Amino acid sequence: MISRSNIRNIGISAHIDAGKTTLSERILFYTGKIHKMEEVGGDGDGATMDYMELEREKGITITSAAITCFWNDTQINLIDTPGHVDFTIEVERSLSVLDGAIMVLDGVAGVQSQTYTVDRQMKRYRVPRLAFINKLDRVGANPFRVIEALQEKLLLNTVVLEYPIGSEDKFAGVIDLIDMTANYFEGENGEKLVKKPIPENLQKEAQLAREKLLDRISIHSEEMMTKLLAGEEVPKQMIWDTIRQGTLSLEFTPVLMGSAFKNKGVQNLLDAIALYLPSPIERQVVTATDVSTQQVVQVYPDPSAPVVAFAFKLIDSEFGQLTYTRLYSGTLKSGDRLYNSRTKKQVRVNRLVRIEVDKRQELESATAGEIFGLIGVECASGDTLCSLGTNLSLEGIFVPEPVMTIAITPKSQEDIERISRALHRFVREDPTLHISTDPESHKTLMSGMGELHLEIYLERMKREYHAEVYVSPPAVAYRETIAKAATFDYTFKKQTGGAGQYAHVIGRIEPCEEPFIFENRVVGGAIPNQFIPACEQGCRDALKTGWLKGYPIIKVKVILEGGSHHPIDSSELAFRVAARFGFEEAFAKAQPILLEPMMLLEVETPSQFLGRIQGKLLSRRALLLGSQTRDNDVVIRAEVPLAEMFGYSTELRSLSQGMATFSMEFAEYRPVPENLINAVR
Ligand SMILES: Nc1nc2c(ncn2[C@@H]2O[C@H](COP(=O)(O)OP(=O)(O)OP(=O)(O)O)[C@@H](O)[C@H]2O)c(=O)[nH]1
Repeated sequence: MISRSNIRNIGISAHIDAGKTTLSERILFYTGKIHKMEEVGGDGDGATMDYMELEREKGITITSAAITCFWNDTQINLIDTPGHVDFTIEVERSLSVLDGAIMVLDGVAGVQSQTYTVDRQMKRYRVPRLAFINKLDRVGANPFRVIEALQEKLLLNTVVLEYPIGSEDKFAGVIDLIDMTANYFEGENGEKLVKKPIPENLQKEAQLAREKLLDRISIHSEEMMTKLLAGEEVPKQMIWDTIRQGTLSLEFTPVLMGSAFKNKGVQNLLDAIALYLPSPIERQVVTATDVSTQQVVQVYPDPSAPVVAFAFKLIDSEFGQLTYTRLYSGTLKSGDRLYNSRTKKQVRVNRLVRIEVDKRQELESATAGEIFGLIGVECASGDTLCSLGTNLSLEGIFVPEPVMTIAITPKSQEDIERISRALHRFVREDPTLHISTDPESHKTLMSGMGELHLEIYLERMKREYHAEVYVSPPAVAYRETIAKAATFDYTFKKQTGGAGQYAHVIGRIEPCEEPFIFENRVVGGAIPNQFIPACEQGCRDALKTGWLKGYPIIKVKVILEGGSHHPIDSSELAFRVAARFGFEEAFAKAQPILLEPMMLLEVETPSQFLGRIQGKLLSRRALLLGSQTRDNDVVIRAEVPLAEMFGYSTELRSLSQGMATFSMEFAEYRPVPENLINAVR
């Protein structure tokens, strides 16, 4: 039984391709959980963490999986987190359940766009972290430059624990600056960590690096400072403790280095995870809302308190839904009943499992701080499960609004049911995916965090549910209106055998700001009062289809001024028809114009991309409203036609190396420029 102070719930985050998957794989290998290593994108079965077929093919990690492994007497619950901008909800989710993290950096590229995003997220969730500078075997790798970037670009107080031995293809290992040994990684897969004396030619550098390290951390330990000033030896334990304290309080970011691919430096990172990252007990207190009283309560990792558990990830398994869960408080046993504060339903916990790479270990119970899987429990990700008699909801994770929408239609009758099953599942897994129905085209709309995000779901629909769909950009909701006032004078007359139909309406239409206004100015009973509502209805009928392209009409005021009726032949129906044709007659003369939805766009970007982004916005017919500096970023505000925004997330990503983000909301309707009207379908 592992003591809770020896549990580490950690995540690995990085820019795409920095080597998270390779590093996770090595961690699992050295902790003895798998016996063969697979390379990402290789000919084998693909890396173990990338368990979805799709991920293997694309070579990127889309979905995070929690895996438990053991390093000496430490239990590490490792969560592989995705790096792509489109999937940040996965990162957000993992960060909210983690106690510590490893930020992986490419030893050549250093701090990259996604590193900023990850950095912001870690700061937001106040996650203590280690930095691992990977790929030191690559041509051009330079850990010192990366450390500088961590300090200057991310403003991190780095505490460098190692010094590289050799570089690029001569990279041979690392010097441990705490025990002052040269560490080499021998054996077929680097599994044998061999400590040797520091090579002659590196002794001076290593000594300087150690002094720098002690100098940096001693600011936080008076005891160490005294020893250093007295020229005394600083004990290892004191160095570890000081680094640990500074890491937990987010003052330090310990830096380690190596090459996951060449099997170098990973064991030292495992040691550092155990030494410096927090256990669940040391995590800052979590807050939850009592749904009944709306009061905020604090949740402590106390095994004897009521259960508070957070479902942070669902996947389908052969035994039913597998829910990755973090227990924040209490002790959970199989057979327990819990309350889901969102659905307001009770659930029974039948099976608790610990997820390891090649097996699921059945658990009798779990204690506050643990991460495990629940099998067959009905819930959605983001749900809080708590003891009966309590009604808590853990602080919602930050869920960004979707920014891109596509319309889908089933290819065949059979696909309808499959699509519906697939969407039902996806929406429960991913709160950033929204499904709605276009009220005009009745097509199903899928909204998400970007084109790639939506593409992944289309792929999954095809592979996992065999559902085939046609995809089209959503019809932009155009509208029609008028530019000037015009009059109507319309008589509807029908004489067929029996009772005839007669209605005569006179009036005008004019532009207005409201969607629709109907004003009755008929005097003297020219049109009897009982027929006035029918006249209004007739105008509303006419609003449904415009004259130019058949889009709905808005911003028109109708003034009914007069007309005439027939004592026998006039009816509601006759006036309704007359008003409709009267409206259409006037509309044709009132210089109809086509309106398009304009969006208020906010782009947040590091300042170096400002010019490019603004330039491209102008080619999307944007009206730039201004820009403003926020921390190191610039926020551009602009008004853009929705019709021009298709593909924008992809464009913005490539313009800014993935560093810029945007949000967009509806502003108002504005006329479509004359020269573009013909292009509107
Ligand atoms: N030379 C070298 N290549 C590495 C190293 N670590 C990883 N790679 C390679 O870099 C590529 C990306 O590695 P991954 O482990 O898939 O990176 P990732 O960060 O998980 O990527 P995503 O999941 O797509 O974000 C692969 O081709 C790896 O073989 C390293 O230490 N040295």
